[in-house]
This record gives sequence, C-alpha cells and structure tokens, in this order.
Amino acid sequence: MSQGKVVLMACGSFSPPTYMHLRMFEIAKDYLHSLGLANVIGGIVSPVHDAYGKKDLVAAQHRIAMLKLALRSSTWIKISDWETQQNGWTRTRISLQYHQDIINRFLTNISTIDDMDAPNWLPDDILNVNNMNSGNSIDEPDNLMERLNGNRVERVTVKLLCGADLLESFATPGLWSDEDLETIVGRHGLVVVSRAGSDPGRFIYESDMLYKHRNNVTLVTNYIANEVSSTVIRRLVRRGESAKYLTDDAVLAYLRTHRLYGATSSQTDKI
Ligand SMILES: Nc1ncnc2c1ncn2[C@@H]1O[C@H](COP(=O)(O)OP(=O)(O)OP(=O)(O)O)[C@@H](O)[C@H]1O
Ligand SMILES: NC(=O)c1ccc[n+]([C@@H]2O[C@H](COP(=O)(O)O)[C@@H](O)[C@H]2O)c1
Ligand SMILES: [Zn+2]
Repeated sequence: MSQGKVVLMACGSFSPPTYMHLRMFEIAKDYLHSLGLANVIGGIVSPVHDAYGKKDLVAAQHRIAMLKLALRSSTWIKISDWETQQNGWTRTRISLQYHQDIINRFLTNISTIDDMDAPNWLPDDILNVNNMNSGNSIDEPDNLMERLNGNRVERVTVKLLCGADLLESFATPGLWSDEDLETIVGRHGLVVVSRAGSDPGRFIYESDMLYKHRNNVTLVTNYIANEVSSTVIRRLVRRGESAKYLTDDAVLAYLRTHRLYGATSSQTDKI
C-alpha cells in the first residue's frame, strides 16, 4: 500500500451504533499512520438502506440520528446518508465508488464548487485543497494524481473499513459478486479490524482473490478487544437491563425516547 491519501469508509447497519463501531476508525487510523502505510484524511460511516431488511434494522432516520449523537465529538468521522437516500439497497462497490468520485471531483473542481455544494460527509481536509497539495505529492505516480489548473493533485482512495466478520461474509454464496469483490479489494482496498471468532489472516490465505490482492488488504489487530455488538445492546434494551458504557449515553437516551428495540422510556441505564 502506498502512503497515499485515504478515506476510511465503514458500511453496515449501525442499529444501534456501539463504541466498537467508532473505535474501529481510531484503531485503523493509528495503525496505518504508525506504519506509514497511508495518510488517513477522513472517515465516513455509511449506514445501509432500510430495504437491506436485516432483522432489527430500525428506520435510517433513527440510525442516522444515533450516529450523529455517537459521533458528535469526533473531528474526523462523518456520516453519509447517501445510501439511505437511494431508491433501494446499494451494493458496497457502488457506494465506495460514489464517495470516492465525489471527493476527487470536488478536489479537481475546487475552483468551481462553492462550499455550499460540499456534501456534509466530505472530510474537512478536502475543503482545503492547499493542504492536500502540500508535501511531496508531486512525486506520486501518475495514477494517483489528477490535474488541477495545471497542478498535480493527489487522488484520494476510499477504502472499506470493516470488522473481520464482514470480510468473512465474502465467502457467503450469492452475497457478493466476484466482480464487485475484485474491484473493492483491488481498486479501493480493505482495512480489516480483528474480531473475536474470526481468523482474517487465514481467510485471506485461503481465498485466491484476497491472496492475490493481499498488498491492498491491511489487517489491524485490535488489542483492546471488546465483544460489544449492536445485537448485545438490543438484547439488553429488550430485557430492560443496562447497556450503559457499551455505547454513548445519548444513544441510549435516544433509543428509549423513541422506544426502539423494545425499550420503554421508564427504563434507565442505571447510573
Ligand atoms: N466488536 C467489533 N469488532 C470489530 N468490528 C466490529 C465490531 N462490531 C462491529 N464491527 C464492524 O462494524 C461494521 C458494522 O457492523 P454492524 O452494523 O453489523 O455491527 P454489529 O455490532 O456487528 O451489529 P449486529 O450485531 O446487528 O450484526 C462491520 O464491519 C462489523 O464487522
Ligand atoms: N454485495 C454487496 O455489496 C454486499 C453484500 C452484503 C452486504 N453488503 C454490505 O455490508 C454491510 C453489512 O452490514 P451488516 O453486517 O450489518 O449486515 C452493509 O452495509 C451491506 O450493504 C454488501
Ligand atoms: Zn454485524
């Protein structure tokens, strides 16, 4: 992997968001930076469309509201509602490509787009093209560069950030097309965070496609593992038990107010 500019994009249900969804971004960014593998200039959470139809998937409006609460202190992780605004479910390849295209189009047309047109998920650094153009980007190979008023601007790659279980879902028959996987792994790249019960290194080794592109797959070991999942939070809420310290207090308050996942507003996350 080159040291190019990278935006990490996580797709999923986020029903509800947990602390691990957010930690995934921090762990991945630190890992890529500490090894000089990439310059992470932003993060995007892309919640899936309601039509995805997964069990306990509450309306996108609620999932987005909870993500906003969970991410209110983040300076670099943004939420994109683009997938949820489409007519139906969008394949991940299409979503990665869309976000990457918009970022790079914004970079190359900076002089003709005023700030009002910038989507709210656009990384802050993209808004300042001068920052983007600093350093040694002039030495990057041509395929990483685009031209801006005669100057070379480094293209941004949007990589898929996921947990090891999502990687392993690549092997579920009929779930992902070979062509999409080839594009996602070959052109965008994957950053995979370890998760209990998964062995991503072995999974990559046993897949010819992933093995071929292994230089574009970064495995990040989460040494501060936490078994929290949306399923766990939904279960606790349904049972009237405390989910405090597994996600942001404001997320818990929101799901109680809106009686999501079988919550009743009288329940409290005992303080
Ligand atoms: N504890 C975790 N460790 C590593 N990755 C995680 C963890 N929890 C979620 N992820 C990742 O977050 C992304 C979004 O996943 P998702 O919305 O399915 O969350 P979840 O907590 O697994 O929810 P659910 O229990 O409903 O499946 C996926 O890439 C998933 O692998
Ligand atoms: N073919 C595809 O592009 C494909 C297949 C299955 C899941 N996905 C995505 O992976 C994510 C999975 O989320 P969950 O882990 O919550 O089921 C969703 O964002 C979904 O859109 C994509
Ligand atoms: Zn999951």
